[in-house]
Amino acid sequence: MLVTLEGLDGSGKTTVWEALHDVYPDAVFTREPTDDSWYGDAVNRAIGDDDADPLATLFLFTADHADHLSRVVRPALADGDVVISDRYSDSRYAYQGASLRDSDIKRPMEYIMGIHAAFTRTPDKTIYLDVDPETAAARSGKTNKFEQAAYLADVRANYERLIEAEPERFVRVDATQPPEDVLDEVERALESILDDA
Ligand SMILES: Nc1ncnc2c1ncn2[C@@H]1O[C@H](COP(=O)(O)OP(=O)(O)OP(=O)(O)O)[C@@H](O)[C@H]1O
Ligand SMILES: Cc1cn([C@H]2C[C@H](O)[C@@H](COP(=O)(O)O)O2)c(=O)[nH]c1=O
Repeated sequence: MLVTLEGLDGSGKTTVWEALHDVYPDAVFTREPTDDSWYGDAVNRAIGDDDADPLATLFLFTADHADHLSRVVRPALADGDVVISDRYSDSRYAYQGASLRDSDIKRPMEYIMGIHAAFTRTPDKTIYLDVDPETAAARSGKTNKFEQAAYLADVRANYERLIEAEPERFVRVDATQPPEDVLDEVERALESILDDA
């Protein structure tokens, strides 16, 4: 079972993901961008470079995803583990879909989904921590080019399109609630996801 946490920067994914370690000690906790590979290092260089080419950045994130899948996600799923990933392919569809909005690529989100279709493993469930772009930017501290409210508004619109296309995969959680309430709601959602599995 592959469960992913998605949402804007500052929506509280990492806070929730860390708290879940105690609740599900046997699960495999992982994240994108990865923090234990040179692919992840390359992605982090692109995130920190305001002049990085958006298309090149897409392919760096996608390379990191390919490595993450073959090295971590697929082996864990083959062992029957529950995998909980802080960000995954939907982040690419939503963020790089927004970054490439004014590029030569006509329908960037569909293009990115097309690239992934041949090799990715779609999550079984995705918990979407929903927060408005202004709160997201303020919480994240606006430390990189992705953490700006106007950009995050486009990213949020892309997440909404993804949810509309696959409503059965997504569980929306109001992430403007206090952290303990967000965590309670995520825990209840996960319990029901795992019970139904
Ligand atoms: N529900 C909440 N209410 C208020 N503040 C929160 C809430 N959840 C997290 N925060 C705070 O917001 C900041 C960002 O949280 P966190 O790192 O968990 O978000 P994130 O979604 O993982 O962000 P990013 O994608 O940028 O890594 C932290 O300072 C955290 O303490
Ligand atoms: C996986 C992924 C991430 N991003 C962006 C989102 C954030 O601004 C940064 C780093 O993520 P973190 O959760 O704050 O560590 O990268 C992206 O644009 N595309 C992706 O596929």
